[in-house]
Amino acid sequence: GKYKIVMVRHGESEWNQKNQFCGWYDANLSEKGQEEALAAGKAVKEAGLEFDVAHTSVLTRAQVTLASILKASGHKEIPIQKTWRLNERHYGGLTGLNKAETAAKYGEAQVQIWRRSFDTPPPPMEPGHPYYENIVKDARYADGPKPEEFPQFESLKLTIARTLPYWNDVIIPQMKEGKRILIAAHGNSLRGIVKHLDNLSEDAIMALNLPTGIPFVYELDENFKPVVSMQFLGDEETVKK
Ligand SMILES: O=C1c2ccccc2C(=O)c2c1cc(NS(=O)(=O)c1ccccc1O)c(O)c2O
Repeated sequence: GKYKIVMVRHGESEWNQKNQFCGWYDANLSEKGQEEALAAGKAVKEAGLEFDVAHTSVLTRAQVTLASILKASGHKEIPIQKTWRLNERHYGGLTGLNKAETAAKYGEAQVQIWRRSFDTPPPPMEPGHPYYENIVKDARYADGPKPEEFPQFESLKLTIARTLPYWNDVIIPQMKEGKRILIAAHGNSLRGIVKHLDNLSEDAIMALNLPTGIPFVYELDENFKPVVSMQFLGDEETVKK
């Protein structure tokens, strides 16, 4: 296709490992997550992929995954654009809770409703929440969102709605300029881009769990419609191209 773009979900974080909702909390990569990032870099190098610019979230786990890939694939100094719009979904008041605590606090039935719904948000993260100050006061949000728009929770629908403007207003124009792009982001922000590109239903995108640390390629035609969708590196056909 006319355009090729590579995307990758960051490696496992220390909170994923403990089955805790992470969202906008800035957890680090676990040991396994760091290994996944290295493997992703090797796969990019073996596939001979080169980039002119990279995009990532304002969260360390995505930024470290990106840095690891760029280093392993021999990219010296390419511009890295960081944006809150590529952040993970904000899990509101559930941030920091693990599976047992969530079920204990809200009941299994509510958990199943949340798991299955596209636009039912979790409870808000309110002042007094253990991570409220840590997240809301963080200087990394100086460039947005505006204080009056700062989310206290996000449904998957809301997450996708704030990611897509970045795709349309920043990524697409750079592809039109011929820029070769790598995006290192999170499960739910990448779901927004994939849902948009492949015109997936709400149920289909909720059923899609992108694997951590395995880069995938989209090839798009002149109208940015996929001619190759979600080709994971390591598949022989990708390596052959
Ligand atoms: O409770 C939620 C949930 C609540 C609010 C918004 C979104 C979700 C959500 O997307 C979700 C949930 C639980 C589980 N599985 S779980 O119940 O085993 C679980 C609960 C808590 C922490 C981690 C776990 O693995 C999932 O796989 C999900 O995708």
